[in-house]
Amino acid sequence: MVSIDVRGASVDFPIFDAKSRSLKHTVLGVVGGNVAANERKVVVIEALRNIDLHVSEGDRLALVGHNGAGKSTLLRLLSGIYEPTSGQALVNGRVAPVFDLGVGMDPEISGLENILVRGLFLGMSRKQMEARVDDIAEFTELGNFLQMPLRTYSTGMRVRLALGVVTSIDPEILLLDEGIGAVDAAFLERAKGRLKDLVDRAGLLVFASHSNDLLKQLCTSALWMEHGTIRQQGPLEEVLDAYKGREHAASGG
Ligand SMILES: Nc1ncnc2c1ncn2[C@@H]1O[C@H](COP(=O)(O)OP(=O)(O)OP(=O)(O)O)[C@@H](O)[C@H]1O
Repeated sequence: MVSIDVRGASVDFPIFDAKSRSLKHTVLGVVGGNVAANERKVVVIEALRNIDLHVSEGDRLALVGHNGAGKSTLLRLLSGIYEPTSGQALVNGRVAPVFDLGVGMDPEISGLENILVRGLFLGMSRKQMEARVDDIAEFTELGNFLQMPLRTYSTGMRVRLALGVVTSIDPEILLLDEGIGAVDAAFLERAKGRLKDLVDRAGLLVFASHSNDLLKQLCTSALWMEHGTIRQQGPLEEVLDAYKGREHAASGG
């Protein structure tokens, strides 16, 4: 059974070149984490504070919240990129982190070779990727360009390639950051079916996004984050409504 268990986890980023003296005059901004000084008087950004979270097999959890609320930091904590400053994050299962579509791509090798490399990076075996390469190639519609080095591709062409690979994997735990929503609308429409199949195959999904449309298509529950803490957790619609109401009030609308 795949699962995620986060207990009292905090993540601080020490900022060694910030002046702690001037902090006395700092107030909590609307966006961002909390800025404080630790016991050694080093200024830190408290990106996550005392997070308790349990996610079980079958859960499709949306992460929502203002800019700098801590969504990406939480995803990076779950993927093992960040260690908690205190508390713990126990992750049981093979994690596929899909944060930046371009990560793990090599500009000097061909599109086809990149399909293989990116698949390995996401936890697939060479054999599995070789079996999928034709399907991915067809989806990208890149034709002969797949033989060309990646550096010759336009941004949109790179996104096609990356989305083709990402949607072909079999993840146990799928961690998605919103970048995936930031692609050309017509192609995203084509990719949505594949994205939905990918999420169906995954044992567990955590998806950080500002796009309610995408969240509604892929998630069933939600976690609303605010300044590094959990503001509300529950069924997707309920949390999105509460979050929307709050944003509306904050903008004076
Ligand atoms: N590498 C880093 N070094 C220092 N501070 C960081 C770093 N990464 C994130 N932060 C800070 O941690 C806080 C949480 O950032 P995070 O990227 O997790 O927010 P987010 O909810 O994903 O925001 P957004 O919706 O804008 O992407 C912010 O205050 C940010 O300034």
